[in-house]
Amino acid sequence: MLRFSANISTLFTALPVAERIQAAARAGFKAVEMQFPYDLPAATLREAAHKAGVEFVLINIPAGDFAGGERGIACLPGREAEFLRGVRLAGDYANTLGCPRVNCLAGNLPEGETPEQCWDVLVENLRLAADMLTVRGVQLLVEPLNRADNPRFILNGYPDADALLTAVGKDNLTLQYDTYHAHAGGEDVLEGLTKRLMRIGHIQFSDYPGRGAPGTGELNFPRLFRAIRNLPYEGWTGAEYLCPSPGPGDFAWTAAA
Ligand SMILES: O=C(O)C(=O)CO
Repeated sequence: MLRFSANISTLFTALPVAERIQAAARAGFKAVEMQFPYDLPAATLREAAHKAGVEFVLINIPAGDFAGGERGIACLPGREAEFLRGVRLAGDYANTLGCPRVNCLAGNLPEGETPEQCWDVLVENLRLAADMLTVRGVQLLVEPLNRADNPRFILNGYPDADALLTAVGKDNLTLQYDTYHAHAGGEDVLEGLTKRLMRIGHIQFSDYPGRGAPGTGELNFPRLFRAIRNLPYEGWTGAEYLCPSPGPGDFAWTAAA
């Protein structure tokens, strides 16, 4: 099934958040996602989504000092209590918003720590997070970022993410499949998505290179969208590309879907 959501952390960002939700609805989206909703009360966001007639389908767990370069704290020794506080906060927001899933950014390997130790911290943190979110009816996701953009991120490519899901061993932990990161990591996007489909909880897309709209790079989105439409996938497909002020013609790619 092919259902598009608008990531309002990358789309409509010239607007205040509540207006981004309205703008996404006017552009025809029935769902929105947001990387870090925590600057606004969850009730405010819920009211804005209800007024616009859209639903929240994905948010991230707090990821440390994101502006300062951190890409999650789930793998960081000594930050476990902070991580679990973030899981509780994300669970609270997800429940208030009626959002069915949250994504966890795994973190960058710190200088002076061994990958093995960070991996063990990540596995244990995700086991705890999966259990905490299961009782709330919220699905947990994880995604690798690509090495070129994020050279120290602990998950390099979807094979690492596959291994992580196996190590964590929780049915509530699924993959966030991002076309940009997958292609940047050298994966055939359609092949990678198809073979992992049963473990994918959410799809995000942007073109490569540049993380722009479909058609600005080298990915074949009409082929990809046709495939997602025909695959047994019940999730959402999130537009996570950089476009602060979309104009009327900027969503023409939905017609190619
Ligand atoms: O950087 C990305 O691709 C993300 O999805 C972060 O939320």
